Amino acid sequence: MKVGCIREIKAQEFRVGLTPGAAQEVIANGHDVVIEAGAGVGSGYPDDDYRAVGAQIAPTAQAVFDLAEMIVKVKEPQPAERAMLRPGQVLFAYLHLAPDRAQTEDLIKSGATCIAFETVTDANRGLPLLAPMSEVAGKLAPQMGAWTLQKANGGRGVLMGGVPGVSPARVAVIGGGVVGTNAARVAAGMGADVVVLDRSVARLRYLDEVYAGQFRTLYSSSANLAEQIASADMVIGAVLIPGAAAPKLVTRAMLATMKPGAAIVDVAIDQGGCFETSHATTHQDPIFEVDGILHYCVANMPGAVARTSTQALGNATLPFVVALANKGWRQACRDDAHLRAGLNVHAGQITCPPVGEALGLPAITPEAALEL
Ligand SMILES: NC(=O)C1=CN([C@@H]2O[C@H](COP(=O)(O)OP(=O)(O)OC[C@H]3O[C@@H](n4cnc5c(N)ncnc54)[C@H](O)[C@@H]3O)[C@@H](O)[C@H]2O)C=CC1
Ligand SMILES: CC(=O)C(=O)O
Ligand SMILES: [Mg+2]
Repeated sequence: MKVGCIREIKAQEFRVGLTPGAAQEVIANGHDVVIEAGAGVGSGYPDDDYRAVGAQIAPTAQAVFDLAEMIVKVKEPQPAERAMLRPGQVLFAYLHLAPDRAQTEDLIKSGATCIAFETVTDANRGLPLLAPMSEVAGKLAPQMGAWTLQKANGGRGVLMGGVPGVSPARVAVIGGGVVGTNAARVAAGMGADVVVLDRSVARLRYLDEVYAGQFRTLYSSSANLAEQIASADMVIGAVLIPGAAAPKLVTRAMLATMKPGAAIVDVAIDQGGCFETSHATTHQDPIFEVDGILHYCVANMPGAVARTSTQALGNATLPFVVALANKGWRQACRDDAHLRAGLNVHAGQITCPPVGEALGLPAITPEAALEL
């Protein structure tokens, strides 16, 4: 198979879908790899590193789309990229379709087979292609929140760890999964007073067993949530219902109960965000204010640490890229129910029921897609 990888064009996105090491393994499996010129530069991989392992360098994204049977990239395809997809082509990337009707409609129209990293599953009920970026975004969240809290950025002017004689910042993390756990660990490490809220008692039990003494856990009832929001200097949004739009847990009215200048870091923004007042921002212009509360809502946080993120994402995606190249998407998805869960759009149909439900559009199951 000819596997292609293009340069990311989303604002300030420096990750790349295939490292030279990944390209080398794909080639070793008997395939051809074509990389857009400059695709790896933002992550520290010049074109020569790809040439050295036998990959072809193409001058433009269009050339890669024309040559490749499968496109591997990082972020959801932008409108110009969607226009280059063709029927029968495979796209393997983050898609986050539930909050993104325009992209979903374009992918339906394209006739391509679109497999989303974020809905691929594993045997432990985890999301193995989301987890590495959730680890990165979780670790970044308190860092970005601490910056947002600084007075010059409009924040409350509170230092995460406090100083002797002055209380530390209070941080509430909503959702104790991969993002939330990493965020809580880092915020606690910075000296903040941290509480993690989740709907899963089993998850809270696990967190309590492992992290007792570092941060507290609290069941995410409406009453507990309201109380924590009102007393927090920083609130980190880290909930997920796989494939679906994030539930809006914090309404605009609740902002009025918060401390003026408090910071919200809505990591769940790529699924639409869990604060009613959130909208996606970019690394170039990351924060905005609503009713005196600062919002940081960057939808591609890991792009800020592109080299770490590219390597971490590549480690997780490579076995799936090789399986898709070796077997073709249909057989690879037949053989592996976890990869099959990644099928989001095929041959003009939504193939991930939570996406259809979120957008009010018809959807078929991934199993049915295999028969089309
Ligand atoms: N902005 C960015 O750059 C990035 C965003 N993300 C996003 O962060 C979000 C979280 O991802 P992960 O931590 O990997 O997911 P996860 O599945 O590991 O954790 C989500 C947690 O939310 C909990 N939850 C669900 N409903 C809840 C509610 N009503 N109240 C409290 N907790 C609730 C679940 O029980 C689960 O523990 C996702 O939307 C993901 O796409 C991930 C990486 C980068
Ligand atoms: C998961 C995601 O949206 C990202 O890594 O950008
Ligand atoms: Mg996005």
